[in-house]
Amino acid sequence: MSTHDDQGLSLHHITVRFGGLLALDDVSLRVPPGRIVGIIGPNGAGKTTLFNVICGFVTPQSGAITLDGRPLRPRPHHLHRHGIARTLQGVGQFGGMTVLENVQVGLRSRRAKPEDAYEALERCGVAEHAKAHPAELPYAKRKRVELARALAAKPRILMLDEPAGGLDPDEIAWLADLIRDAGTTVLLVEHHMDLVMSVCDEILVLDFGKPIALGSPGEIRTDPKVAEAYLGAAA
Ligand SMILES: Nc1ncnc2c1ncn2[C@@H]1O[C@H](COP(=O)(O)OP(=O)(O)OP(=O)(O)O)[C@@H](O)[C@H]1O
Repeated sequence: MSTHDDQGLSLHHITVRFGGLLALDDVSLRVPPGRIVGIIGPNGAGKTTLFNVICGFVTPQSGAITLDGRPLRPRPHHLHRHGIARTLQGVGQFGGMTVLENVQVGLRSRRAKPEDAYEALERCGVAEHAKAHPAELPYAKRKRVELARALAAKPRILMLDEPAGGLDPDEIAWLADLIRDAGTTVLLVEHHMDLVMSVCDEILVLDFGKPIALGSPGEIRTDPKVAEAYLGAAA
């Protein structure tokens, strides 16, 4: 029986090794419905690997994932069945399709209707480009199309992988509003600290695969272990 406490996505003691490299070392995280949770850490800390575990691209050596208390054995092509959508680093769109068609690809969720694709483009401010091909658009617009593709499926969990990469401050401010108003659970991997600190309810900090801190933006900002991890990475 599931209880209020196990609603949402939970990672339990996830460990991933690539040969001799410990990419994730006993990582646990609870993501309750509606929360915006950031995952940060220096380069190589294991952030993308954690996303890949949730999406089923990487199988952990040990640990488990649960969704609303039930075991989740994720497979990349079945994520929509669980209401999970992910944007990719960069833009990753199909060149042979229009912007609208690219967004329709994200609509396999049972909860989504065909008109949701256009609505998601409108929400992301790129509906006027519906008939264009992604390659004709500037980078920032293509990133908006990528967000629309994920949002169109009306996911209950939206996973954003470095959405601010390559964007200017105005675009990042727009992105921050979109994330805050997403009305869904958000998992955010991002290097742009101001964005993470301004939108997240809770932040998990990884360093060399180990969880070194978990807390509110205020707690993370003043945590000496976090400062040390970033200073070490900069040295
Ligand atoms: N498929 C793989 N095979 C071998 N090693 C891998 C593989 N994927 C990731 N790694 C290694 O695992 C560690 C964690 O990598 P990961 O990409 O998850 O870090 P990250 O925190 O996302 O880094 P970045 O901020 O640079 O994107 C790194 O040392 C990386 O080289």
